[in-house]
Amino acid sequence: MDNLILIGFMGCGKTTVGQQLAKRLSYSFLDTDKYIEQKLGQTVGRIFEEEGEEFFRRLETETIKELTGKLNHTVISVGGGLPVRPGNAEALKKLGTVIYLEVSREVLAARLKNDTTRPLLSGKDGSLKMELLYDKRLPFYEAAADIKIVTGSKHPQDVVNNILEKISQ
Ligand SMILES: Nc1ncnc2c1ncn2[C@@H]1O[C@H](COP(=O)(O)OP(=O)(O)O)[C@@H](O)[C@H]1O
Ligand SMILES: O=C(O)C1=C[C@@H](OP(=O)(O)O)[C@@H](O)[C@H](O)C1
Ligand SMILES: [Mg+2]
Repeated sequence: MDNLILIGFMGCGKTTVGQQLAKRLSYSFLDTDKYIEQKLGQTVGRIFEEEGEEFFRRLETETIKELTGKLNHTVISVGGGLPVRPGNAEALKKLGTVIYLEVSREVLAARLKNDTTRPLLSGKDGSLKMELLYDKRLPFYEAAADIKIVTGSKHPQDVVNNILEKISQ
């Protein structure tokens, strides 16, 4: 199987680190947000706007089902909310080793303050929404993870090195 799955809060670096990790390992790379966007021909923002969050969550669950048993030597970066929905965390474990990229609220707030692509944080109360969601989700990430990487404000390549060290242990 040998798939690696990156989970964690929006902005923790799943997509950025995942791409670089895949390159280092000569693995394929798949991002569930991109997969869904390509399947529907619409951005995640547009899907939330037109169909609502619940519709997007169903697509995420469907995506894991579609991928199970089909991937090998692949780094999979998933959307930040995916491990929260009942059943998804268990399904991810069947897909490969689950790696949680932990990052503080402060680093995230700085990274995401001008972001316009994450519908759950849009609007004037973006930072408050982030704080509330962060606390709510933390236990789900902790429970879903096989491995936790404390990323702090490390450069993506250093996060990749940390992951490689941990999985070789
Ligand atoms: N380790 C890092 N250090 C600094 N900036 C980062 C790091 N990882 C990601 N970023 C930046 O933060 C933003 C969100 O990263 P992204 O990989 O899209 O996160 P995620 O997929 O977890 O939401 C991007 O602008 C990206 O360039
Ligand atoms: O945390 C979430 O609920 C979401 C995270 C996003 O992905 P990233 O974690 O890659 O930003 C994307 O799936 C969508 O905007 C919802
Ligand atoms: Mg991402």
